[in-house]
Amino acid sequence: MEKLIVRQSEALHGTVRISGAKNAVLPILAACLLTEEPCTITNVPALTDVMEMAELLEEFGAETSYDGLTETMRICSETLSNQQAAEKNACAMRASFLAAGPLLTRCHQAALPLPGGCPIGSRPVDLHLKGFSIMGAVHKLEHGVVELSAKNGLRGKRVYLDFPSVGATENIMMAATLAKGTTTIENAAAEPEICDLADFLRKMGAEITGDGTDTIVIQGQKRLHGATHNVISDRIEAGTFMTAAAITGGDILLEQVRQEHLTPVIAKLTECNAKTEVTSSGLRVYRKGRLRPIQLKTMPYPGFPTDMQALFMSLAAVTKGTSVITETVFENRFMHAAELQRMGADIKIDSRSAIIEGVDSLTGTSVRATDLRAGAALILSALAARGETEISDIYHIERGYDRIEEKLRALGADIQRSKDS
Ligand SMILES: CC(=O)N[C@H]1[C@@H](OP(=O)(O)OP(=O)(O)OC[C@H]2O[C@@H](n3ccc(=O)[nH]c3=O)[C@H](O)[C@@H]2O)O[C@H](CO)[C@@H](O)[C@@H]1O
Ligand SMILES: C=C(OP(=O)(O)O)C(=O)O
Repeated sequence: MEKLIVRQSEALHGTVRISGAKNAVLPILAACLLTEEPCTITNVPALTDVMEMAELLEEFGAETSYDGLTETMRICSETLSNQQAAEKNACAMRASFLAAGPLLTRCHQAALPLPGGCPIGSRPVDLHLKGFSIMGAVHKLEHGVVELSAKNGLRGKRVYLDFPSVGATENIMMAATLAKGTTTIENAAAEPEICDLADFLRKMGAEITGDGTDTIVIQGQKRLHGATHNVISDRIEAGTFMTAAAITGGDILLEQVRQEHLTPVIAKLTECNAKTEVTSSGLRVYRKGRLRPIQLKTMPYPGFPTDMQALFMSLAAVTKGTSVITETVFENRFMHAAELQRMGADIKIDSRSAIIEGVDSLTGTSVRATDLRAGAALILSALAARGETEISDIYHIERGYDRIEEKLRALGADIQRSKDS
């Protein structure tokens, strides 16, 4: 098993190009199942989740090809000979379940294992299923596989989500594009990745309004056609490098970022005493003075993203004073706290809140990436910790960061990959 070896590093300096967003490209790839015509997606990051998603589409009969140099994926779902996913790819990632909506609406049936993804809570799919059932589908769960069918196709309806779930909004929105009539999703998620998916669907001929608000209206079409789309940049990868600049007292220019997607992250970094500046070539993030403690609560967009929570805990761990971080989106997303404690962090978990007393410095040791963002948080802590940190289970990190060591090394970080002896 490969590991990352990270040593305390000088302040990071330089320029980094932010890749396409994992959480945008995965639903967009699933949406390619909605048409028999070819689609071309650009700014596709080379992530294991992306490759698993391509394999999943191939299981259904789609043809895919990826050119790493141009970061372009081509998908043609002309014939979908199979609507049943095997366990391997589906269980590896959460986004596998996003194939359900497209398959159900186009082929009137789908069978998908309950999805995997980051182990950060129970992560049910009841809201996805509630939407499909209101639209006329029936489902049963057998041997861990959700079997869905809608013999006469789906019908547009009003679907109220009890929580603005990102995945449920995406799945129902895709299903609605080929349903008969109008679907209205109420209490919908408003994340930028939902808008990017809606933009792609509109290019395919879908009629969608209201994405980016809590009410999305979709007018079903008889068919969709092929389209070309450039994926938005990854706001969580951007936030990770911004936090890296803050924790090391560095000065980084981020290229290809959408600053408007980073409002909560910029606000909290500013409260921590990091500075951000929009320049003609990108977003500059730097810190000169001491870090200040933070109070933050994760919320659906435009609130502070849960995917940035672990990274801010790393920052708080070395910030003098008391910080409080409250996680409201996932019920079990503090597993990184135990790993940070191994590095000397002073963190107490009280139900959904973490109370962090900043220490003067952390010390390197062997730690485990318990999930994707936990792994990235450990890298940042290791950059600021005395000595050497060995991070295992880095496959989690590879699910969502494209060449993270290469990008960090170019900024001056001391980070290497090693094989376990
Ligand atoms: C591939 C992808 O885009 N992943 C993102 C997506 O995950 P994902 O789409 O899984 O997240 P959701 O917004 O659906 O989940 C939010 C909350 O709703 C709950 N829930 C969700 C669906 C459901 O049917 N029933 C239910 O109870 C979840 O358990 C969780 O507590 O949004 C999350 C919240 O911004 C991010 O952390 C993930 O990075
Ligand atoms: C939780 C995440 O991903 P997933 O939903 O794919 O597990 C994440 O990107 O931080």
